[in-house]
Amino acid sequence: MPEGSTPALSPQGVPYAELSHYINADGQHIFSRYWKPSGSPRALMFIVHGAGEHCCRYDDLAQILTALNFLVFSHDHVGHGQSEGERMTIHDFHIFVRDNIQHLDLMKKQYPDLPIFMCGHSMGGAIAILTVDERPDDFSGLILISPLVLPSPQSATSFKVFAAKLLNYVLPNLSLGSIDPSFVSRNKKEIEAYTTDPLVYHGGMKVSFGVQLLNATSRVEKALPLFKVPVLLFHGTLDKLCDIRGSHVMIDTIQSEEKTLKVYEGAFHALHKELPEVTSSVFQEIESWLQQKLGGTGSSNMV
Ligand SMILES: O=C1CC[C@@H](CCC(=O)N2CCC(COc3ccc(F)cc3Cl)CC2)N1
Repeated sequence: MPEGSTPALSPQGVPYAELSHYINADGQHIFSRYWKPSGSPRALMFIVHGAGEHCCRYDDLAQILTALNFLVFSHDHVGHGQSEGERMTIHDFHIFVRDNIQHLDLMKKQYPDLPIFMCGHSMGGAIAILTVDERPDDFSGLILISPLVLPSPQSATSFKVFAAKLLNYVLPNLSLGSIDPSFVSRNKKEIEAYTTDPLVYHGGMKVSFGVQLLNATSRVEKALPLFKVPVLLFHGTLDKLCDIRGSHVMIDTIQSEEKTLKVYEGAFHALHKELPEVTSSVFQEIESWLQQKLGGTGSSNMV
């Protein structure tokens, strides 16, 4: 180490020299993750996580995709997980999109000939929609698991929305309350995993963060009428964190020729971490949709 400089450490105290990462436009270390198939990859999948969580929560989905010979990549958004930045704090939602595009360009340079898909969950769905909106020609398809398109009246109550807009000028760091783990899933094991995960932020959502989420939903609504990329959408009817109405608005508004919405009766928010029958169905739907997009079975024994 050069004299006098201390190594950059992750929020958990790990030197970034030991972690895969990239440096974003603000000079912050962004923890990145890669799941590589055994054979040579036939496509890339960019996973985009939601508010307060982190990309290592997508290990199960990534395993399914590497078995299809996808190279899966993701990162922890600034202020999340093992990336730098004050926890769940952002002064402009576009920073998440900007960092996404930087990672996308890094991967395009390394794998210039592979088709690229994106999969976003919740707030990550809004980031994914806005990323594809900026780079429509870079993506062969978009998968959205209960995306944030419209604020949910249960979690973004009209009081919270009103308070967020008003208080943002006087008390931006005031807490709007934290995400209720029982809203995330009906699967008790998954609720436990979420609640005990040290890389998940369990603190309250700041007013200023809530305002950025509202900005995101209005940017998403403006982007939908011009959206042309194939979309596979999933939403649970009892989702209290992101209103299913947002997915109905999306599927009715986008111009994509190929667009599918799968509704799961009674399911909560994180469909990829829901009751086994829901999550296995979601993974099967994703697999067959991707196989159909890429043509052929693509399993590792194909020559
Ligand atoms: O597996 C997992 C674990 C975590 C979860 C993802 C969580 C996520 O990303 N959410 C859910 C909460 C939602 C709150 O929305 C608002 C709140 C106040 C406000 F003023 C305006 C809005 Cl819009 C934003 C999107 N999935």
